[in-house]
Formats: sequence, structure tokens, C-alpha cells
Amino acid sequence: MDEFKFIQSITPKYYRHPNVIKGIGDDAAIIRHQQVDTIMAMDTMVESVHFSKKTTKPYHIGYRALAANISDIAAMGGKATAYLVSIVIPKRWREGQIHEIYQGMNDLAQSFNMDMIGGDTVTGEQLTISITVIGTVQQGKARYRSHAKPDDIVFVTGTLGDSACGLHVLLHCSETEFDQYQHVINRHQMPMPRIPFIQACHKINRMALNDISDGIANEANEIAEASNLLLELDYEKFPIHPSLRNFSEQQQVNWSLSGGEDFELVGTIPAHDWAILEEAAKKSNTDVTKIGVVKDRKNKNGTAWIYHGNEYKQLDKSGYTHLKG
Ligand SMILES: Nc1ncnc2c1ncn2[C@@H]1O[C@H](COP(=O)(O)OP(=O)(O)O)[C@@H](O)[C@H]1O
Ligand SMILES: Cc1ncc(C[n+]2csc(CCOP(=O)(O)OP(=O)(O)O)c2C)c(N)n1
Ligand SMILES: [Mg+2]
Ligand SMILES: [Mg+2]
Ligand SMILES: [Mg+2]
Repeated sequence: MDEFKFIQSITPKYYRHPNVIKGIGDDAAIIRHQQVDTIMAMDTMVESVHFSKKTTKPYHIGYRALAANISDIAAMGGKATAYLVSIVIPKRWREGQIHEIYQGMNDLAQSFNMDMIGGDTVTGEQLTISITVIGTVQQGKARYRSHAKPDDIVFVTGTLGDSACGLHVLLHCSETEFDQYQHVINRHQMPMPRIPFIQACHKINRMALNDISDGIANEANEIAEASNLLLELDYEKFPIHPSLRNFSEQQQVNWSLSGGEDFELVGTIPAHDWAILEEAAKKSNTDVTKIGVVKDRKNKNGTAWIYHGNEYKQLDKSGYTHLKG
């Protein structure tokens, strides 16, 4: 059983509270209140799976654990307001290092005007940090993966594959090369959730949205599945940072499609809203790139396909999957 099948197997058939309007199955859950809808999401980071001594200082562990959580709020079209932190601390970790983890979270929280409102602390074998993030969105304005429609433009923010490239440099290159690759190292250690961009998109009525944690190959398929449509991507249009050009073509392809952890947004909008999206991108100092289109093709709906070189092929969910194999 892989990660996704496991989730399917534990998804409840119904929710006991009628105000849960989105439970398991999207970037975050939603409970409806009177004024705004509440968004809730949780992500966990584990030593040697999501970070290691070689790749991430304690400060960055906190920073990216919170960033990954805020990114899921952005992917629902919301604003992040508060978070709770559960942490498992091995005996070998020093108190100062734990404070650095919290400093990393604090600094990011400050820039998004968020409050830490609780958590839990236990000792255990492997440093593990689990964050629950809470956000809000205007009623009925959340951006679901299921919101794509035929002829929509598929767009992505920022550049793809930077985090995986940064991880590769940290794990396999000598420290003398780190200066040259500081951009991708930063992108791995301090990803920037796209909340300002998504807030600036408020004039766009309909948008399907997902954030890139596992790799766009996974997330494009998730939009295709949820919307029951075909997402058709063009590899030539993918925004790739110049730092990646120093590596092999194969590495560039793997990182940009399946590397994950860029915490960029992939979405779809009606073609007539493109100018508004560009305006929002400019206002929030974010790059956006058209990378494909949405189609309604009976025999291909629910899948993503890609033009790559002379080929047109189905895009497998080749991104990062836990519990696989
Ligand atoms: N162990 C679990 N128990 C309950 N719900 C889960 C569990 N793991 C994942 N989910 C839910 O499954 C959905 C997909 O999760 P995930 O693939 O981790 O999304 P993302 O990549 O956006 O973090 C979400 O609604 C999430 O809350
Ligand atoms: C030391 C180390 N090895 C490998 C990775 C790469 N990696 C670990 S988890 C992951 C996928 C994203 O994490 P996940 O828990 O699936 O986040 P979610 O999809 O729930 O947001 C990737 C690409 C890393 N960040 N650090
Ligand atoms: Mg997500
Ligand atoms: Mg998750
Ligand atoms: Mg994942």
C-alpha cells in the first residue's frame, strides 16, 4: 500500500459535523463559520526524511516546517493566521538548537503576521516536527483542486526544481561550490509560501490550485483527477532557474518534474483572466508562467500529459511518495 492508498483507506464516509465542508482530499480542510471559512492543514517533518545535519541547520528546520504548512493555506486561496507545533526531541539535541528551530518559525510567522497558539513537546528517537496551521478565506472563495474547466490556462509560480537542485548540491557537492549555488540552497532551506500572490488574485472568480510539495508531476495529476479533466503541459515552457543549467538534462528534467519541495503554486484559470493574474504577479513580485492547457478528452480525463522534445506522453506521478514499495 502506498501513501495515497493508505489515505484513501482511512478517509471517512461522512463527517459528523455538517460545518466540515472539505475534509480529507485537498490541500487543506475547511470548516464553515459565520463570517469566514476556517482552513486547517498539518504537515510533519522528520529527521533524515525531510532534513539532515548536512542539508539543514536547526533554524531552517523550523523555517521550512512552517513554510510547508503555510503553503497549503496559500494553495486553498487563504491567509494563514495561527499555528500549533508538536515536536519530538531526541535527548542528544541541545536546548539552544531547539530554540533555533523556534526562531526559524518565529521569523517566518512574523513576516506573515501569525500567532503560535499551542503545541506539544515529547522526547523520542528522531527529531520530528509537526505543525497544524490555521487560516481563513472569504466564504465560498477557497481554491480547490477540482475547480479546473476545459480551455483553462495552466500556470505555475516561480521556478521548478530549485529545491531538489539545492538538496543535491548540499548532499553531493563540495562546500567550495556552495557560493555559486546559494540561490538554490536558499530555495531548499527557506522556501517562500505564495500567500501575497494568491491574495492579490482575489479578482479572479475561479481558479484550481495546488502547491508543489511532491513535484509538479504529482500535483498536475491531482488537479486532473479532482477536476476529471486532462492537464496538458509543455516541458519547453517550464520556468527553470539558470543554476540548474549546469547540471545534466536528465537531472533538470527529474528535479523540475519530480523534485518537489519548491512550494510554488500550480493552478488553472480561465484564459480571459490571464491579464489579471499577471497584474497580481507584478503586484506581489512573483513570476508566473503559462505551462499548459486544460482539455476535456473523455479517454484521458483524470490524467496529465506532457509535450517533451518530439514526444507527447502521459505524465506519471513520479514525485515523492511516502509508504511506496
Ligand atoms: N494520516 C492522515 N490522517 C488523516 N488525513 C490525512 C492523513 N494524511 C493525509 N491526510 C489528508 O489527505 C489529504 C492529502 O494530503 P497530502 O497528500 O499530504 O497533501 P499535501 O501534499 O497538500 O500536504 C489532505 O486532506 C490531508 O489532510
Ligand atoms: C535529507 C533529505 N532527503 C530528501 C529530501 C526530499 N524530500 C523529502 S520529503 C519530500 C516530499 C515532500 O514532503 P511530504 O511529507 O510529502 O510533504 P506534503 O506533500 O505532505 O506537503 C522530498 C522531496 C529532503 N528534503 N531532505
Ligand atoms: Mg499541498
Ligand atoms: Mg501533507
Ligand atoms: Mg507529499
